[in-house]
Amino acid sequence: MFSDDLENQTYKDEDLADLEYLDNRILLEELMKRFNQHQPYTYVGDSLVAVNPCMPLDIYTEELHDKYQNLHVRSSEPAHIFWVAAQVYRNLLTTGSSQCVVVGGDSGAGKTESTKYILHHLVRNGAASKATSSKGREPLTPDIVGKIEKVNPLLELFGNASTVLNENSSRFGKLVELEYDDQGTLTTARLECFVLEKFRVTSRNPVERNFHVFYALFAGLSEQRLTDLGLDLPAESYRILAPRDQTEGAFRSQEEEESYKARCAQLNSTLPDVGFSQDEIDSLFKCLAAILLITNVEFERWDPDHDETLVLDSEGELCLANAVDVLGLEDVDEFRNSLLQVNMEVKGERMVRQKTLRQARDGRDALARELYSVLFYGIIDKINLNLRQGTSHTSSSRNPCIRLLDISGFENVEGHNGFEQFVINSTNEKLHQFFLQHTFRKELKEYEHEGLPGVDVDFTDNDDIVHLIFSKPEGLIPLLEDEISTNGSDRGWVVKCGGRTNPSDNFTAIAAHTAFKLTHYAGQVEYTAEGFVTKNSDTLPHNLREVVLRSENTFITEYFSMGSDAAAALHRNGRASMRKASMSRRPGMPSAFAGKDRELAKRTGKLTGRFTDQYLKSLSGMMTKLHTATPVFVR
Ligand SMILES: Nc1ncnc2c1ncn2[C@@H]1O[C@H](COP(=O)(O)OP(=O)(O)OP(=O)(O)O)[C@@H](O)[C@H]1O
Repeated sequence: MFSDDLENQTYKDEDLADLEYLDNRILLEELMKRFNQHQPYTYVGDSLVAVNPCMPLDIYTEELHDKYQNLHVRSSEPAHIFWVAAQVYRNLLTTGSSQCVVVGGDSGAGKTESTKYILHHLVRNGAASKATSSKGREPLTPDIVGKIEKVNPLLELFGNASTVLNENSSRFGKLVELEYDDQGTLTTARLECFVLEKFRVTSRNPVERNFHVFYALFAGLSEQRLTDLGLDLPAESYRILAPRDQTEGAFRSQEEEESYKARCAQLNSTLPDVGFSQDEIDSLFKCLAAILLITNVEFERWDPDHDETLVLDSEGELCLANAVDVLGLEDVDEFRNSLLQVNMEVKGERMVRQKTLRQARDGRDALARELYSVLFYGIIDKINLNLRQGTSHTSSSRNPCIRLLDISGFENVEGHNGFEQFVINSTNEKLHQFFLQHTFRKELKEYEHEGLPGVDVDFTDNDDIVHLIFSKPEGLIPLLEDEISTNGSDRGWVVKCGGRTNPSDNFTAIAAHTAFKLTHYAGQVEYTAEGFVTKNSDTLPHNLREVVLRSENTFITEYFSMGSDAAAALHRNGRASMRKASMSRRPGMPSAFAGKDRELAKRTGKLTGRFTDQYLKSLSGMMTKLHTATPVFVR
């Protein structure tokens, strides 16, 4: 099975770059051989290739952490992810400049697991350094290490879901920033999260699941607690948790239910440890309940034969009443009206129009998505505040740091690639370009520098596809923004993409312009264009926002008023000003103050209502951070 090419070649130092000749086939054969020997790691030059071992391995012990931390000659031990972590930490100390580890690969490749091992090593080193630090050093918050380690399970509950490719797939991007002093002591940590796949809350590939936390709620909370939250029905009766086969329950097995029960218990014990007050914990559960209740509201015609006017069906009325209760609102009628009606101003006159069935459903689902996004980014913000507490860190302090990046992996799900996959895969293209620039181009430059121009380093760059997706004004994303601003359609956008003045072989319109193919670095993907325009311009109807703003729920008073885009940007910039503004609004005083918050968010450019706007900003912020650090790649 293994080729002669490889058998006739030898490599030392656990580094495939030592081979005289290396191509994809040889690489794959060697990785397979090592996988069968339970050796998931292989060096290729400065990068580490990590193959998912698909089984627990006993190679992550505390002793091995120490061994690799003290290892100075890489080749004297088997290739390991701990070497990468140890090396990055050493580089930070010796150079005094920021480092980053970029973990890339397809969905299910093991990126999140790799990131966890690296993080554990880095946090451990930072704490160990403290133990040996001399007197008078800046003190490390005693529990910062414990806090960081506790954050991951929390993030996975809210940001991960079971997909066809991975039972625990990250549906968001995550950048962890660890800041150290010049002695190598960890002084603070920060989390940034990007591009949460919020559409999963209300629609998903039928064989996939919603975010883990919803299942954990039903598996782990007592019946009484669920009733208090207005959740009287079994999990599978809530629309957003219903399995494809309606005869099945929400849990696939007893074992799965038990595992969710354990995760719920962990959630309950972790939240106070990472800084959540009891009021915030209650508010968080209430928001989750509200999402389940609101999305269970269904509409019907008042008189199917003669009247288009919509009303709520009887179960919908019950859910609405419970949602009003958990959100701490007072007026059921007002909430119902905001679901059924649109308030408009025509020539200075206020008018009320009945929504169509589609508009009513869209508004309801937009509200659920907005609530979930706000909750998610609010949680990250609270975690960051808590990580910073007691440290001397300020937003302007700039010690060198180590950044760890773990984003959703490349996806190609046959027959189900839509807007979400397009966003994930486009981000992966950018990261792949960054990887190529740093490895191959850097190598070519080094050859040139050494007076060896024209050395043959054969690689295929992905500049064309990156250009095709992002370039202004004719890239796929700018054209999509154009299409939205002219109230266009999914099909209209595909037609425009096909007619770009710079046609590209990487793009092919198919199925009468209702779908298209893109040739990515990782292979060709067929996308359905349905929903690209609506998902990108997903906005919450104003009157629904206004009604929900009357809630006294902590998460809503603190984050909802500024919108999920602003909440998402909150932990990246301008927290102080945003926070001040949102605190100036007393609960129960929504309109004027909400408007003020909104204005503030607008002025700071954070509230756009257009997904790609926020996406491009966060992507550019992420790339800037990567470019200002020395990268190491785990693939
Ligand atoms: N080093 C490892 N040891 C044991 N199991 C692993 C390891 N790496 C990955 N796995 C297994 O593979 C699963 C998928 O890994 P992981 O969630 O890290 O993938 P991912 O690349 O982050 O995927 P996605 O992009 O979908 O989030 C894990 O839940 C775990 O069961």
